[in-house]
Amino acid sequence: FNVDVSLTPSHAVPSTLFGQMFEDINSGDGGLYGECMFSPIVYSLLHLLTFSSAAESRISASDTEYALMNARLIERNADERTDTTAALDPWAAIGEAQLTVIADPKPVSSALPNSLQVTVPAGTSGSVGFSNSGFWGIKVESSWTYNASFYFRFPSASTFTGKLNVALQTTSGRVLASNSISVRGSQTGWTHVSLSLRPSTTAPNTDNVFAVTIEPTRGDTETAINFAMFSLFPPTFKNRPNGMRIDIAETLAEMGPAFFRFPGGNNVGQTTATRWQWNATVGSLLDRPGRVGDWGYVNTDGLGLLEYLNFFEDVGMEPIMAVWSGYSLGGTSLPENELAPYIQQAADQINFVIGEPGTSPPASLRASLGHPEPFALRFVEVGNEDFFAADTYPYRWRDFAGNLSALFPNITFIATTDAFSPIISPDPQAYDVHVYQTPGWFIQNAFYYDSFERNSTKYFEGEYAAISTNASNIFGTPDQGRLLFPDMQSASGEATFMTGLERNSDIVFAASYAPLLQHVNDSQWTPDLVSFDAGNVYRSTSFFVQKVHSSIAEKLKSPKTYQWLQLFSLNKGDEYLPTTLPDPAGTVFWSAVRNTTSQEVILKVANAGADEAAVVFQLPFTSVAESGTLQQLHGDPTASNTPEQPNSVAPVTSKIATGKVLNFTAPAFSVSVISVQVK
Ligand SMILES: [NH3+][C@H]1C[C@H](O)[C@@H](O)[C@@H]1CO
Repeated sequence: FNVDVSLTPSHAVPSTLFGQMFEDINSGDGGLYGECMFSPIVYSLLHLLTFSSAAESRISASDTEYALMNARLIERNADERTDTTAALDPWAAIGEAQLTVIADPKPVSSALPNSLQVTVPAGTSGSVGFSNSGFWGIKVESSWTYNASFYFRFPSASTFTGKLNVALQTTSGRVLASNSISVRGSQTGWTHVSLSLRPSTTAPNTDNVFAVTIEPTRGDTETAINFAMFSLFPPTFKNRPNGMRIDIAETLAEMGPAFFRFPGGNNVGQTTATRWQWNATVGSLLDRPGRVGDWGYVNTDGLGLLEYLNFFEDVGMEPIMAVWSGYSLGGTSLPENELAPYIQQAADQINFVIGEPGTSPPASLRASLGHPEPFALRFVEVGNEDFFAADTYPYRWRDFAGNLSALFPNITFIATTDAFSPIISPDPQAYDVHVYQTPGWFIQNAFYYDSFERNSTKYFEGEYAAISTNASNIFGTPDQGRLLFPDMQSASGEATFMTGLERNSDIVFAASYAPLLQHVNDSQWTPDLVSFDAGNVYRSTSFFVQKVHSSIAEKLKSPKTYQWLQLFSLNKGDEYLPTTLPDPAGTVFWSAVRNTTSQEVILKVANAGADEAAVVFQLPFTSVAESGTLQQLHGDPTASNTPEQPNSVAPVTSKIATGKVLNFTAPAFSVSVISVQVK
């Protein structure tokens, strides 16, 4: 292929072009969120969770009520409390202890009505207590200090005295770290315990548990103790309290995302009652009731709106924040005359992020939680995939976007129906387009946006991934062609599509692969950009393709990661340079951008075909350096990074001869990024 690269840029490449899409889809609790313990102790009541109408009317609560609102948000019909054994899942008895989850008559908070009741019969001998297995294991590092926290109370006064021994130990019982606290049967009110655990050694694997044993001072062992609000935190990313798991957060940051779409995706809300509600996710963990997320398990909402926003600041990316839009994936939409409280709640959600303290209760609440200055927010998405409810979106969009854009004129509101179908008003500034397809589809659609009309409308390719090799059953099972992990065929297919996103970045302002993360022990959607288990993070082929497209260097300071980024730094460029167009029917695609800061031209070549391809770039710049940097990812089409083979494909950096005529051979199934200094 002979490729002329123009000296004259066609348009600026938006700084937001490549980012991440996140929702809790086996990726929040037990994943990005640093909490090590799986303790959905409110579990089974959540199914009966109903937000009482009184709570809804409090949505526009006064300033002072905000901090308490979460605690009062949920009113449960007491007699609907049913069997709570499901909440026992991650807990196991030690010795003759008996464990039950009860609806505590004196709950630790109104948001967390259940307690783990541990009963020790008289005359027991040996160790008694309980343990928690974490999220399919717990990583125990000797260099880490863990903070273990919980509340306890004796349900009835007694003369019992003793100790609670708190430990991290292997599943075979070897104690790795321990601490203790004295307790007395007279403590019938809730007592908060916070203990440090410093492992004496690093465990050989993640088959470890958090354990609490009850040790009476005298022989008299009979007792019952209620426990609530367990938490076990290792060190977190940037040492944020209640923060993110370091290795996962660093991996996401390493990719250099410019934005982070959250809280979903489907997890924005399956039903009105269980939708994501920002105000139930802020403030003390005691006041966060949690909810049944849209992927069938409890979200504790320990990862809440403020934790997200702090994470964005720590990584240097901006939010694309969704507000619930009155539609439930269950298929029902609220009628127009019932939207007002939810539009108010959306306005409050936005004010929590950008409001000036004192001008609105949510903004004052943010200030009281330690962040008086507004966060950055330019993009708000109204709902998620509302093409499933296109018939009601016209009024829902009109009322949400109409009212919210009047309140927040500097925010770009993103619609989630198909572009211009139906026609909705106010005319959306942007649409969110999703596509899950085969690698072949992405290769054949590298020119997808070239034919879009250039008007004021922008596009957010909010979710895309090559997920199956079976065009007639994209969302099938692995034996029907579904990918468990990205491979080189899927990643190079995505890369061809991404050359089109760059070429059309005059109208495509943002794009993100989805889903971002999965816990390999509890996955519901594959493939994912990054996988992890309790001890490791696995970077996929598609992760490396996303990473070479982002410009990140200045955002990350940690030397280890930075060393990576020097090779990939500033790959996004900031001007698009038109080139001889690739053959839309071919399998080799390229794009050219120029970074006016570093005076580099960055050429990306995606070869999604089985044959290597010779590409000659004509770079008619005044002067072109004689050598440049080549970042290349290539392998067999089915080469893939998996937990079993985590590093089977990784980018290789090398020097490459460059000049005004740049000869390059793109291997089969490869993605290459060439950076060269020009004048
Ligand atoms: N069905 C996909 C579309 C939806 O928005 C996400 O929650 C799902 C996984 O990325």
